[in-house]
Amino acid sequence: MDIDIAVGVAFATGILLHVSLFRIGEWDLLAIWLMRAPFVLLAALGAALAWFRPAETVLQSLKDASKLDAALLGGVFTSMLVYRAFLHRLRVFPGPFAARLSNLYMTGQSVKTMQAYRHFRRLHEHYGDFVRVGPMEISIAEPAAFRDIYANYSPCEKGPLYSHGHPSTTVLEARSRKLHAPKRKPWDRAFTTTALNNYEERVDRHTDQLLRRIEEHQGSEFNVTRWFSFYTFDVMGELAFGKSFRQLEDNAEHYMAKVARETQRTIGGLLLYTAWIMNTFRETPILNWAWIAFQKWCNEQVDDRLANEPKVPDIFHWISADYRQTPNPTPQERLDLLAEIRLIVVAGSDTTSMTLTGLFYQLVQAPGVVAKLREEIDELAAQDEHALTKNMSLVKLKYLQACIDESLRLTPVVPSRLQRMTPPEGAQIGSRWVPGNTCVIAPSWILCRDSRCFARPEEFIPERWTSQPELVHDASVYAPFSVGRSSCAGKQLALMELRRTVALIVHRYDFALAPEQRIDAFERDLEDHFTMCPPDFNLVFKRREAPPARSG
Ligand code: HEM
Repeated sequence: MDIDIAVGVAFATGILLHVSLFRIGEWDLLAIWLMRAPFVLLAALGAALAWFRPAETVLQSLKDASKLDAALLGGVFTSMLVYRAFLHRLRVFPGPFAARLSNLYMTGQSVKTMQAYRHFRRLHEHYGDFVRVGPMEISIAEPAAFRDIYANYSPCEKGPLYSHGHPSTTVLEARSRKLHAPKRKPWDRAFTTTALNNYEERVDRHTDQLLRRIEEHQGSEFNVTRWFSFYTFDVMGELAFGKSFRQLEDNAEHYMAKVARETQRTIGGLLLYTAWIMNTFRETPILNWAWIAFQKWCNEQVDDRLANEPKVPDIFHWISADYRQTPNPTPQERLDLLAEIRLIVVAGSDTTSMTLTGLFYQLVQAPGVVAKLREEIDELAAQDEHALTKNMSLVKLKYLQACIDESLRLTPVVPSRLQRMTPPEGAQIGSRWVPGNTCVIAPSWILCRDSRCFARPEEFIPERWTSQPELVHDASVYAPFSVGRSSCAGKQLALMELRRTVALIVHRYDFALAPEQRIDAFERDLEDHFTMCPPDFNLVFKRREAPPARSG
């Protein structure tokens, strides 16, 4: 066959391959194979041409093979781009043209600023409540959509973003209800009231350490971002691996915290939009050396922890219960256990420290709120000197809870990327019908600052959750721990840490911005790494003149 005709046939075959195969279903997990395929094909075609055309030189055969290879790829990509741009079922949803073609559009935006949540807001201001932000993804800023996507009654399941941990799957990454339910059981056991009570002493020990650090730094700059992060990581180290990461003691970032921080940043920039990158990266020799070293370290920690069961159960105790009872665990079961242990630390640390930092950012600007909060806390402390370290007492502080809620409203820890996918038959989301197998997100950061849901939405007013309910028009969009079956498993532990830390600090110390700290730098530099990542934020603490109570 003439080579030009063969090139045409290869191009047409590419189109056919896209239309009949690649257009359907998910290919993220096969990305590494798809990337290798053109090279394998090139070698195979080159060999075949050389075999069937002995008169031609090997070089000529290779040249022709690369033309055919390129034509096939050209067919696939041309068909894909034309389809996505003009024929796709989501073509009725407005959005930037480049977003229709590839997820690389949002990846680019995200890498550029690390503040994808702000970009989503700009898109919504321009295009309206329903915006196509990727070839298969819609961002929805209509309040009624929030529960339709995330609540228990929603037919949506987690989207491809959650496959990034492949081949291991944690409870967070379990996409279908069937897979999620059994994985969630041990997590629920890990957070019953009894289990939680068992963690209280460990949380206390670290809260004491944090307060000692504040005491030592009195009158000088204290980077709350850093120290709150040390605090929450140390607590989770103790509850996951049976030993603290000792960051509060050593004033130095631990290996695990460093890896988590760097991984989250990479995830934040690149992987939130292109799920296949992480898997490809992990399966590529050399590029994956840091990941392999980290896996080895985790393996050693898990072995160590398995050999040393603490007297009082920790979170690991519950999460590893089935594994410990299995006589010969498979390599897959081991991988899954490692992933769950990492999840304990990652899900439990950055989230809580971000919330603490965000709350102090708000409080330092609101002396009236601090005075009112202090009144409530002092009153409790005056009744019972140990009350500020008892979760049972602290839960009764309504204004403290309102401050936490209001801060989480303004700075939700997961601002934009809770990705879900509509069922194959499609789903009614808010006011519109969304076609099947569409990824949908309803960014909390946007909805929680929407004037349709909250009056004076940009202001920090804890009273909206207590004495001024008229400032809340639609509370259904407020769910910082998410809702439904995949809502936060560790919410009560997070609240336990938050309540006691805030209560004790506010009770004992006055605080103000450090001289060099600009207040607007905080929000300006908040980055979206899936969870919000705060910039350094420096306060100066000073013992209160006459602390009226005796707690702690
Ligand atoms: C203020 C602190 C926290 C906030 C705001 C928060 C928020 C969230 C959110 C929004 C989700 C849903 C994620 C998704 O669907 O992709 C989630 C899930 C989860 N969180 Fe938290 N979280 C916090 C603290 C914690 C703590 C202390 C733990 C303890 C280890 C924890 C463990 C988990 C787990 C295991 C999941 C997955 C649950 C599932 O998929 O069934 N979180 N969290």
